[in-house]
Amino acid sequence: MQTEEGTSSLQLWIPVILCAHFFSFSFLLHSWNLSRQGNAFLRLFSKKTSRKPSTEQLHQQSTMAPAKGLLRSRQLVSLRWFDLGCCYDSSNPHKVVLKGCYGKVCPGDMMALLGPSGSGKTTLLDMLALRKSLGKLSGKILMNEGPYDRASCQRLTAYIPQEEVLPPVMSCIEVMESWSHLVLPESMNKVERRRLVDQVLAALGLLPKKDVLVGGELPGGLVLKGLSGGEKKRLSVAAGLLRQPAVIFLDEPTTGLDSHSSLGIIKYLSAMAAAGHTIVASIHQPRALIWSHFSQVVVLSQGCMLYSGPRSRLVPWLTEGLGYGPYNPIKHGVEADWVLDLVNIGFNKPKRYYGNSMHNEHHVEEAAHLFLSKYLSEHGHGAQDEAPGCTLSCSTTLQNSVSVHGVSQAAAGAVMNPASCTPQRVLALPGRKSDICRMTEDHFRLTERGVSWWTQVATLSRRELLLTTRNPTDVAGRTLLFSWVGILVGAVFYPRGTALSRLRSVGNAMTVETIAFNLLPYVYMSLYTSEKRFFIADAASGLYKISAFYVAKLLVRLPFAVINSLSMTLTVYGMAGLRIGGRNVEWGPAIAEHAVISTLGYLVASQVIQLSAYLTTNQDAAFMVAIAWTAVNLLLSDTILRFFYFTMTWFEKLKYLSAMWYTYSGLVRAQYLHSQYNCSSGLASNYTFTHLLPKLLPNMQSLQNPSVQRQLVNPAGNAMSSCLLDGGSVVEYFGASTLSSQHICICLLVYLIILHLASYAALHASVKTLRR
Ligand SMILES: Nc1ncnc2c1ncn2[C@@H]1O[C@H](COP(=O)(O)OP(=O)(O)OP(=O)(O)O)[C@@H](O)[C@H]1O
Repeated sequence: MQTEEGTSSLQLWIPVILCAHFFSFSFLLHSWNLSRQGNAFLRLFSKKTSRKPSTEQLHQQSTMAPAKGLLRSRQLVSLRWFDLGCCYDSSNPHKVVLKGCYGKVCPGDMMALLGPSGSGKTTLLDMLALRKSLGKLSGKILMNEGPYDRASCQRLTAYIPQEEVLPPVMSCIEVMESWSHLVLPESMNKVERRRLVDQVLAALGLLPKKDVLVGGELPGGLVLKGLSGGEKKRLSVAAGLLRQPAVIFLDEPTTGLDSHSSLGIIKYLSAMAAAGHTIVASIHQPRALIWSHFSQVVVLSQGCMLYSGPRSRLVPWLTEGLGYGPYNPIKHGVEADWVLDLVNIGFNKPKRYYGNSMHNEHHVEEAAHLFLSKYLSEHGHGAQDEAPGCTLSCSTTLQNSVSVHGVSQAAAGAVMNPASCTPQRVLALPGRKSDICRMTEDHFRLTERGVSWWTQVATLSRRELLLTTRNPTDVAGRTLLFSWVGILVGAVFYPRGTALSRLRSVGNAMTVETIAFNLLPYVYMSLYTSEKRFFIADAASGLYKISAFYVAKLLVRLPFAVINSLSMTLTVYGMAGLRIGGRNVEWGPAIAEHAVISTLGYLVASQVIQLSAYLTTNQDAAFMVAIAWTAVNLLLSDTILRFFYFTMTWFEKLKYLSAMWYTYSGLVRAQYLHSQYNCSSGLASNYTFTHLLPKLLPNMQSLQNPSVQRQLVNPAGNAMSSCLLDGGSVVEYFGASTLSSQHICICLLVYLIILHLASYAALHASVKTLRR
């Protein structure tokens, strides 16, 4: 045991601050370059993205024609649905948003879901894609006249949502390559993979923009320049199409796009349909050329199905079959516009312009009834047995409902009409088996099985690294913040006086450090809530396993979290003049103990923020949960409020729940244990420990004696050769745990593991309870 004298001469904080700033500024420069000259910078850092598009690719881009051999569907999939319904019984009266909806779509078909806003298009699309979890659902869906479950849906279909969720700091090509590693077979070589990516990008007119960042608002509020809204939409479609699944669901793929881009997407989808894919898209006011690419149409209004069948028979049915109209192409424009006006009962329709039109719910329901009778008479009696029509209330529809998920084979057989969907047009396509994307059947089998967990982790780690390092408010901003807080705390507690006189101020420095480590992770909240948004979007597409996502995040984020923590803790350690280790401490130098314990404490606090974001549905709620934890932790940490002030003594037992108490105890033990302080020149009057002595020596009445008190104030003057204060008493005074440092570390580690397990479970639950 050695006596602590004077202040720490360890000027460790200078290199720590310099390194933290160098580290932060290099990442800041990185991000600044990206936002300023995105393309050039990306080319500097990525050989892969430096290739210029070939003349052939640019030609493809200009015509937006899909490349030959790219689109051939390897599996032909038809869907048939019976009496689909959706009702929200949370409101009163119950809200029926879809009822009595029938239809079929075959390989080679391109089906448009048409209807006024709120008519139920997205609801129907979500139900067909088995993504709907909200509301009471009823009806049946068959895939290739057999069962249709979530597994086959994920394997054989892709869903491209209306709102794109793309990482703002990645370039087009990086987004596509990242997707390609998640959805294409692992055995596919780099050249093939790249060719496919380029072809899809070219077909959607994005090849010249491939090195441009997606852009948009970063978590934390910074806005990065990047693709336009329409280009983002096209990129989202391109990513969804990369796997070339048998069935593609698109929610308003052309909304927000200029007419050329819309046509480009529709042409591409049309070519996919011609190659055997099944396309279902909800669509708003398509122009004539776009409308002409659809072969099948479902018309919805007020949740009722007014038509489901070939596009060519839509207008004849509405005019000749129901007596609406007449339809005049010169006066009314595209068929789709006229149909939308006809079925929309939300506005005044002058007869001289619209002729006979629908004006109220009764008209809509009557039209739905008439169409359903016709549909059922044409499509077999199996379906008719199930037909409730369009006038039933929510509750009666649901009484006899069959879940759309997990239709049994027997149930399928009962309603099946084998003659209803023969994809002859596609089966007749030449070379179907031999030239599918120039890949082998094995490749397809692999694609449909999905890539391995390790590949998912590797791909997601790469993506996470880009997201983390390119966001200026992330790695760079946060390291600077931690360093500056460290400098501030260090400056406030910068050593003055002897080690003895600073016992209290060093203790305060550690209290402030512990509290700062519990508050600083709040700056990560926006990151966690935004990453959850991305994750939910990907999870809805079944892109990867939750565990792969979690492990990738952990692998990438952990080193940066440790750097943040060290940049602060070592700065405080050096500037506040904490003890230099290497003496008879419990294990390792004191500085190592301090760094490990404070970092563990910080990781626990960060994990609580992450857990709060995963547990809750929005950022405000996440803040509330996290703040509640911090407040309780602080209260039980015996730092700001000392337990000996409490009247309810049992309260002290709760300190074992406080991660902050373990951290603070660990720091105090590392600082004071196994050290002695020279008090021969007196126990400092301003930070006196004389009140400790009666406690330490309870039987010594003489300690109350005034001369003894004097002696304590100036022991050397009373001819005592030496006066030593044991660090153990100081540890006791600060109320630190009696657990050893190793045990404190184990407690914090267990705490951290429990929080990780809870975060993983919360993420899992958020996917399971995905409300759509
Ligand atoms: N969770 C919900 N609770 C109650 N009603 C809902 C819920 N979700 C959707 N709706 C209602 O369901 C109806 C159909 O919505 P849906 O999104 O399917 O319409 P849409 O035809 O796709 O509309 P748009 O073209 O505007 O996207 C709307 O009236 C909507 O308000």
